[in-house]
Amino acid sequence: MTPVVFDLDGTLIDSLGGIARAANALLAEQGLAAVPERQVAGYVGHGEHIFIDRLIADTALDAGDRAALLARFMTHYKAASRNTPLFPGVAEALARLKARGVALGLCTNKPGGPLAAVLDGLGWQSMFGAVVAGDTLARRKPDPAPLLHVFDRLGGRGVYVGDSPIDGATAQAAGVPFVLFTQGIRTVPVQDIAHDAAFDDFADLPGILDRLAG
Ligand SMILES: O=C(O)COP(=O)(O)O
Ligand SMILES: [Mg+2]
Repeated sequence: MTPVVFDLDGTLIDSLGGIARAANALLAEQGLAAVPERQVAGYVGHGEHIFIDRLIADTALDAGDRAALLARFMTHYKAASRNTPLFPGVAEALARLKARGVALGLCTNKPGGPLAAVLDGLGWQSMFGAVVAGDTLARRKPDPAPLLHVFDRLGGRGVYVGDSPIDGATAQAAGVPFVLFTQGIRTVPVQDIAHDAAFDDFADLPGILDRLAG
């Protein structure tokens, strides 16, 4: 069975609302107005450093306080991560794949702190055979190193499932097929993201993986 590795934010978990709440809690603390969720979507994907830089660039947050602002944001982010909902059908799809003996992995740019809060909240401490967070290795997506590391730990290359152009570029750099979930934190059109297959309902994923495995 070919291993399957998943992205997390916008792929398995519907986390944009919680991430936006964390950003807006930071802004409120600084006496600043909230930013809309669709704007926050444009900050997500490259990890917490790019996130805070984009938030500072778009608001009156003081760039001179960057380190302290990032630390505060991470505190809000971790708190907001504890009750993150799954997208519909995710639990069933993962259970079906597991029942077939498919090795499952996770490769996300989400930092380890909020990631642990999400996994604990979902009772997913042993759902994946290998997990790499954004700050686990020296390099992060779209560098292929984290994804290749997860496949190595799972014992073989397989398919990457994600929601963003970063995920597509990572799969391409790693030389593995990419399956795009179209209902995630996507800010560019589906046709602008190179993919081998796309789906909008997790019930369809096991069949797609069967077809890709040929
Ligand atoms: O936290 C981020 O910036 C993105 O996380 P993801 O890689 O799970 O989509
Ligand atoms: Mg994602």
